[in-house]
Amino acid sequence: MSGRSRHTSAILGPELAARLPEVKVLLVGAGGIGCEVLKNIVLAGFGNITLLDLDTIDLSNLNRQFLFRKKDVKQSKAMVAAKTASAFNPNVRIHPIHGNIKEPQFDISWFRGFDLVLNALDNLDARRHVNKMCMAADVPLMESGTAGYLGQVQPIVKDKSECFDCVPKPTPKTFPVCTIRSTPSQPIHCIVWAKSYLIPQLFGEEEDSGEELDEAEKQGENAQEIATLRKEAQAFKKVRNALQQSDVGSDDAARLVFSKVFHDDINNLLSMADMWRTRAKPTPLDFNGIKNGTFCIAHKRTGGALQVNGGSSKQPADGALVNGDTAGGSAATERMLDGTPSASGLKAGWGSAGLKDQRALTLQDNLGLFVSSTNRLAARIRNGEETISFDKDDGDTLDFVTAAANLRAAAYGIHGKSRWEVKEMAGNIIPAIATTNAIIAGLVVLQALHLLRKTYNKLRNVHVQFRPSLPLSTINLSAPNPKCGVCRDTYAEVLCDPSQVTLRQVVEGILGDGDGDGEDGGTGPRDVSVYEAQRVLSDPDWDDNLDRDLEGMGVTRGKFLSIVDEDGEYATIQVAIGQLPPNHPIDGNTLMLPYPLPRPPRIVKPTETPGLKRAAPDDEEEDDIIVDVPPAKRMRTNPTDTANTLPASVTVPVTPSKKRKLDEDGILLLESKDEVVEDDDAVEVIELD
Ligand SMILES: Nc1ncnc2c1ncn2[C@@H]1O[C@H](COP(=O)(O)OP(=O)(O)OP(=O)(O)O)[C@@H](O)[C@H]1O
Ligand SMILES: [Zn+2]
Repeated sequence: MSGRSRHTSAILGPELAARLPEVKVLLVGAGGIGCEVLKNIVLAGFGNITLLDLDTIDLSNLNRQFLFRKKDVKQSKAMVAAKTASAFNPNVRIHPIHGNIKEPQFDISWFRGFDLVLNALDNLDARRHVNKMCMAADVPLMESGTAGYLGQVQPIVKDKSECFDCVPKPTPKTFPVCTIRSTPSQPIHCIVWAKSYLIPQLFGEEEDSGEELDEAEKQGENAQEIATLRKEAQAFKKVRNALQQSDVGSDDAARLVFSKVFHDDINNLLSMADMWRTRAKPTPLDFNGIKNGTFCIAHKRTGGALQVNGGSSKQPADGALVNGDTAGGSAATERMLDGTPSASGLKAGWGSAGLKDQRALTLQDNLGLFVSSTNRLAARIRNGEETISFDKDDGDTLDFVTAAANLRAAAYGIHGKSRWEVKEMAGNIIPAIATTNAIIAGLVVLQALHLLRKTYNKLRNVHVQFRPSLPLSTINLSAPNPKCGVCRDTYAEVLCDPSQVTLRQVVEGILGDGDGDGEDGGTGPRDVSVYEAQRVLSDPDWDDNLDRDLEGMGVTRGKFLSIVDEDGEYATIQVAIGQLPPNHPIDGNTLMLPYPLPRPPRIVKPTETPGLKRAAPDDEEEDDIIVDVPPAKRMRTNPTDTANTLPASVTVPVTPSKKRKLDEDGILLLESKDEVVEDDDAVEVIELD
């Protein structure tokens, strides 16, 4: 035995130590936790590691993702991490993959090729995907996450423990749509508006909302509201065009955007007198006035006139601090809203390049930043970037959101935020702590060793907590939740050519034609509904799609068909679509069914609300609970509508994909607290008005 493995062998025991070089492990994510886990498993002697990450290295990763150096910035995380860590132990093979774990080629057959999967991800969507794939492929999964000083490791073994989806995840903060669109009262409302509304409108996917509005009009929606939406859509089209055509070096397009959103739109809102009966009116902003320092905001809320720009001679009487920490009455010096550094500004690092992100920005600063970032984003679009969405690590979008949010805040008499604070709030960032990642990564490997030894009774959910007297807590694994829509389903895989196989062939093939008692498996024909993710493809009263081919309906490799028993007698069958083997004869069968056919367990008929069927599996739309603020569940507008849309009742003039984007960003905009939200017991509606 080499000196290198002598200690590990003594600790692990010769049998496990001898197995480790052959264990096939998949590590998903090469970020904060991933780098630590990779180092641990390489040094422990895991010999066959596949490392997958979709991202490239960012400068901001270097403080904790220690396998990367400055020269590696912009390179693939998986590739660089594999290269660096390979040098730690010559006996390991690391196969890096630069890709998204949700890509179709990483299908069930691919997952089955691993003995163990380790998640080191940062978002709920990917975590839920890997969880489902591991349940389908019956591969043990070690789930982990950190948030600042907190962290957790969750071993997941099919049928033996809860899966990641057995316990519903907390849903995000939601803001009523009117708060975001018309009546913000906190900086976060302005940040959400800039990030989730303004950026998509200006730089997101261009959509023709005309048809949608025509349709809404036909359906008898409020004509005045539709006219307003139409006007708004046209106005945005105009500024988008201007952005696409603006000359290099000209500020005209930025000025147009500014006039629309900070002047005209606010004037429009002011014309709705009812809205301002009980709340302070916003003030339309004046581009030139801010630029030359003569602009003044009169705040109804505070009664005083607020000199927002134009020197320190006129101190505001009260109220709004355009930027800075507080708007407290005693902080008079902080209300220097012109270009002069205030006392707190100096404290916050004015003039110090290192802390420039943390300094308070004046209205003039924000205007400058707004113009320059709008110009930079417009130039990117002109240079061929199709769409731009907010990314906290994309400086142009961060500048834009900072400036736009602060300008809006100023118009509404709300104090602004520094670029640093906006990054934290808009990116839902909880600062990563390298030590927490390291502790969690160590625990991941310790738990993984129990899994490999199959000493399941030793597996524990472990939490790192902020309690010096008890920094680690362990909890025994719980049994799977019998109602879990992921791990309690029965999984099967069909190999097929989706362009040649119909939905009927798959469904009837999987159910089989026996009575379910034979050794061929199956349950025999029965009434079922079929879903792909959120979409209903057929039900007992609607068979239009049954004779369509799978490809035509977008059901291709890597997707699942959920076959749900109408009578609730059997568990749901999840049929994974795989590809025919490479050596499959050209004239061979285009559909290969599993043998024996799946036989889902009989279940006690659930006592559900009459008329409401089992919800379609909801596997797409959420984000991380630990690290990110998770996006909201989709609202139910019409129980039969499973299309990927938000309800027509949301008055934001956003078309489906933009609405989806709002979903993904973790915020569901509700018009009122009475809005019905799917799975509403899990949704906390925070009323801000
Ligand atoms: N669907 C996915 N497929 C593959 N890798 C993913 C997927 N989703 C997230 N990841 C990767 O998981 C890793 C998570 O690491 P971490 O939480 O440290 O995030 P980060 O992006 O590196 O850092 P931060 O978000 O703090 O700037 C990232 O490297 C990210 O690229
Ligand atoms: Zn489960």
